Amino acid sequence: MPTVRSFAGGPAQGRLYRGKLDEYYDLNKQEARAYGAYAVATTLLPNLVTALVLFYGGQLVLNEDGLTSGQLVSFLLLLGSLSEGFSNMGSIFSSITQALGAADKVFELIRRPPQSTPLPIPPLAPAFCSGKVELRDVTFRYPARPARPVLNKINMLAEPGKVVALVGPSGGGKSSCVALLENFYEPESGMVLLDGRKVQEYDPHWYHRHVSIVSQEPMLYARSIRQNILFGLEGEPDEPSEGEIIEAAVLAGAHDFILGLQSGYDTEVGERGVCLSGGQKQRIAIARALCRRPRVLLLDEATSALDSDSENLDSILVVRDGRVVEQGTHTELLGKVGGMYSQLVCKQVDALETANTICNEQEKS
Ligand SMILES: Nc1ncnc2c1ncn2[C@@H]1O[C@H](COP(=O)(O)OP(=O)(O)OP(=O)(O)O)[C@@H](O)[C@H]1O
Repeated sequence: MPTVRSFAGGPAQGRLYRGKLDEYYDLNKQEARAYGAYAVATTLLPNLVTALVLFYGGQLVLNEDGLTSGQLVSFLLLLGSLSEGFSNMGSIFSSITQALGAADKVFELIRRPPQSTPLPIPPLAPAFCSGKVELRDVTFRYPARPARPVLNKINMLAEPGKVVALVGPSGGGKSSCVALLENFYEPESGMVLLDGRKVQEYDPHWYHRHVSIVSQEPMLYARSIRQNILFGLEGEPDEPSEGEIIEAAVLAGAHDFILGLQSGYDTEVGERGVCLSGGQKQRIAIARALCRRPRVLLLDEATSALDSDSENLDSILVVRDGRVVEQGTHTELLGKVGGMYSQLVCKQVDALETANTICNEQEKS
């Protein structure tokens, strides 16, 4: 609704909706006609048969042509039971046909062969995870768009305890790297590794307890803030305590605003978190990820802003058109005159300086 209103899309959307309604109306009319014909046939035919039997049988009785009135009545009663039996068989047959149609779809889904590599038996679930993450010569294309490679022989290494950032223009392939690390897809060639083993070999439950993500558009569910932070851990043997939930919220910078809400951690966030601001949703998503005490934390950030924290990153990879075009620390990359990273930073500094100049001029005037 807000999008339709903001872009004055009411009339156009109305026309689209009207078109769909007309289609639906036409289909309903067809169905009504077919049903009418069926109803006429099923009510008219038995009555017609009864009338014919009465007429012909009555003649036989009146002419004393070997049929007594008792026999005619018995025949009519039996005919009634028989036609009821046939009509029941008809409705059972149509139910069976409907059920078979629906079952076809269900079995189609059940029998769909999985596209992912089968898990080894037993799947990996080591007692310790150091958190070394690596993409090795990874080439990848999305199944929905097989013609276009999204990642092209990409390499990335994040040692335990280190912070590695992927930066670069929109559509370069950063989120796709994250999706591969989450094991949502498998690479076409190359390997995605955690502690030197392919991520496909790990038990999925174990894996996602050690690798957490905060996605670009965090998804919250229509339940309380506490339940959203705990998501998936309720009833688990290591379900976090109230203290641990609060600790995660404090680390995510969410605790103060949560306490400011009327019901604190019990506040309902609404469908998809509509009762919260974008920033608040993101902080709750960060608390949800931290609550698991992951060894690897993936933060997929939509904004392109490089802030002062960039200086503190251990390694920065500039990703463009599915390739790593530059790699190094903030200082090293800034030193590459004409390099993509230094251009990105310069653009941002220019924008900031222009904004500062405008502000200063406004203050003076
Ligand atoms: N589910 C998908 N199916 C098909 N193509 C996709 C899908 N998701 C992303 N793409 C395509 O893959 C390419 C890389 O997208 P990706 O989201 O990895 O870029 P990004 O660098 O994270 O961009 P941004 O900085 O805007 O988040 C884009 O061209 C995009 O259109």
